[in-house]
Amino acid sequence: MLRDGALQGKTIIVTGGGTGLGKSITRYLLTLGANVTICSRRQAVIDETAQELTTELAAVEGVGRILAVPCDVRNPQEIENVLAQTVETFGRVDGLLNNSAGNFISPTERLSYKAFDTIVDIVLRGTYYFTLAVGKYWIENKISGTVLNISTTYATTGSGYVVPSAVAKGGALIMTKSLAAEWGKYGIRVNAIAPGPFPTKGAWDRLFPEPLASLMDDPGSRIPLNRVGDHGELANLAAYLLSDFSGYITGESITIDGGEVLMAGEFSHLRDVTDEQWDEVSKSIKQANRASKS
Ligand SMILES: CCCCCCCCC/C=C/C(=O)SCCNC(=O)CCNC(=O)[C@H](O)C(C)(C)COP(=O)(O)OP(=O)(O)OC[C@H]1O[C@@H](n2cnc3c(N)ncnc32)[C@H](O)[C@@H]1OP(=O)(O)O
Ligand SMILES: NC(=O)C1=CN([C@@H]2O[C@H](COP(=O)(O)OP(=O)(O)OC[C@H]3O[C@@H](n4cnc5c(N)ncnc54)[C@H](OP(=O)(O)O)[C@@H]3O)[C@@H](O)[C@H]2O)C=CC1
Repeated sequence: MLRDGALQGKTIIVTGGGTGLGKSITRYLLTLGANVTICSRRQAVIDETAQELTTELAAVEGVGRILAVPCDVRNPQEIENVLAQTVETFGRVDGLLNNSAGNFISPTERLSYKAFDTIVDIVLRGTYYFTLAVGKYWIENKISGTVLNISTTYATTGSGYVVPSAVAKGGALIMTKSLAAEWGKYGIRVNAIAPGPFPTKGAWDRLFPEPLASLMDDPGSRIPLNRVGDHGELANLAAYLLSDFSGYITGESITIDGGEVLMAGEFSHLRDVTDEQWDEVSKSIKQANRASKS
């Protein structure tokens, strides 16, 4: 979507950049010329992704460089190390994409205290730790940086069976708005993206496993646009929000879900009613109208 070189000279840290959506966004940021540091717990995974993307994009003119640094986002020292290594390698940091997450589907009453903590710690604590580290660095160095948090649509609606994730994503969303208000004076922008379903192994293994997958409808079938999301569509939006082209947008969460959340509308689920059935419905209502007038 953005023109070639749109992110030239920018350095962006992508948490969870070794897999899934983080990897797809990283690919696009590199293509647009940004240098990218990817980090997550599994060193072998981020190293392999860095190698793969370097080889895949070698022929792209103006492509950025990629650095892989292991990090558990629950650990402030490891976060500080990612920041230090990024500055040492690329000279500065301009953007932070908080994309790392943990999640699994479960009735809440089946969760141990530790299970609940694990999700909240990765998603909420990880997001505010990383944002705090990078925000302090930006304020100290007078850099107008940009934070982008990967949220979910249920951060605002809530959702059963993923309650720790909903609690944590909800907290991260209110941090997005709160910090946008507070750090605007430093030129720092803070935004979020709320994606609907975008197939990834990490999400599907934990949210759509068997036998649930056989019991549930295809995730695309309950979406007005009748399909799940494409990674490129999300990458476009992320690159825009991390770029200077979105310079006047802050504190915003942008939904990209093919209209899925709108299905909460009282009658939105009636899309399978046929024309013939609507004729019958219309006749029936008109008959009732006439009866009420007589
Ligand atoms: C419709 C289509 C989609 C559509 C999708 C639409 C929107 C989705 C929105 C959001 C999507 C996402 O976030 S998708 C992101 C998915 N990706 C990930 O989750 C990647 C990272 N995940 C992980 O590493 C693991 O899954 C996770 C458990 C979170 C963390 O691993 P750890 O090694 O740190 O933790 P563990 O020691 O294994 O587990 C910690 C505790 O959690 C418990 N635990 C682990 N799994 C459990 C389970 N299934 N049920 C109960 N409890 C469980 C363990 O027993 C432990 O508790 P004790 O027994 O008490 O010790
Ligand atoms: N796929 C979808 O439909 C949707 C996804 N999302 C969000 O998109 C983002 C990406 O998810 P997706 O790509 O689907 O799933 P993935 O499982 O592929 O991505 C999650 C990433 O987080 C990393 N991670 C997990 N725990 C930690 C930790 N403690 N420290 C550092 N990194 C960690 C994982 O790497 P490692 O294991 O190496 O640490 C992994 O790379 C998440 O924020 C998710 O909530 C939101 C809505 C819908």
